Amino acid sequence: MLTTETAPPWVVLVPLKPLTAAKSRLDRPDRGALALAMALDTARAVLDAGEGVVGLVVVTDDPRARRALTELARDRSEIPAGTDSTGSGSAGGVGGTTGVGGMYGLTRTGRLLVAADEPNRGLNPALAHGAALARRIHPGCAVAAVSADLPALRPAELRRALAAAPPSGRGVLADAVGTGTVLLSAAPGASLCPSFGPGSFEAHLDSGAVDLTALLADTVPGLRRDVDTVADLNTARALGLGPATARALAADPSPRTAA
Ligand SMILES: Nc1nc2c(ncn2[C@@H]2O[C@H](COP(=O)(O)OP(=O)(O)OP(=O)(O)O)[C@@H](O)[C@H]2O)c(=O)[nH]1
Ligand SMILES: C=C(OP(=O)(O)O)C(=O)O
Repeated sequence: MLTTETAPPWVVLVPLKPLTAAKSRLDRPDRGALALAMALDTARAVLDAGEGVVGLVVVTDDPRARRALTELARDRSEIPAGTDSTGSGSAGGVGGTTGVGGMYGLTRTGRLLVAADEPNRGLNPALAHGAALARRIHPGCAVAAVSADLPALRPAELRRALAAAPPSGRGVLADAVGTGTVLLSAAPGASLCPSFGPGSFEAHLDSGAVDLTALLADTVPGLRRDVDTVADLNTARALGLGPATARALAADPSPRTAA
């Protein structure tokens, strides 16, 4: 169990491609809408994971995703007084699109920070940027990167995984297939060193991350079920989808092939 007495404060990092490019392996015409819905459900689960999670940093250049995530955070009352900085105001050190300390492209709504994709050189640099922002805003925090395609993630699963992460260095959790990474953690003071991409689980092990997979095994099925294909989506549906993805599928339920 993640407790504030023993656990470090966590900031969870979620990278998200522009929606027009996202989920290219998901053979459905509504893949962009589903990519957004899955990102919203992932974000919701992170924000619901409890007070041990002091921040959620989504790194994305997609304006629609930025708006929808901000709306989600607002709907959930993620707005302690003075911390909604979607405009030009300051937010506990970070504000609007011209943040304090030279940080640009930031939108903060309570615990949610949406950051522009810098340096715009792909997933791993985006995550390194998110980790640097997290450490700047929450000095001494632990960070954990998860993918934006976890529509069946439950808050309790994330809490369990964070509680299992090593207190120093890095930890890695394999996806359901066993070759990809669904969570990479870095304890306070440890660098995230993300190597996401094909074969990332082994790459993270090779670079010294501790394997959390056996420890967590089948206790975190939603966390391990990232959705790339229609088959993955059906598996996630069987586990139980978050509300945004369930709504998106209800709007267009048939797994049709893109025209
Ligand atoms: N910010 C950011 N996120 C990225 C980038 N590339 C991938 N991601 C995100 O990283 C996670 C895993 O990405 P991928 O598997 O490469 O892409 P995907 O859109 O999920 O699926 P495919 O298009 O089928 O590869 C998803 O949450 C993506 O949105 C990038 O260049 N910048
Ligand atoms: C990027 C990764 O996952 P996927 O391609 O399955 O989204 C990964 O596991 O490192």
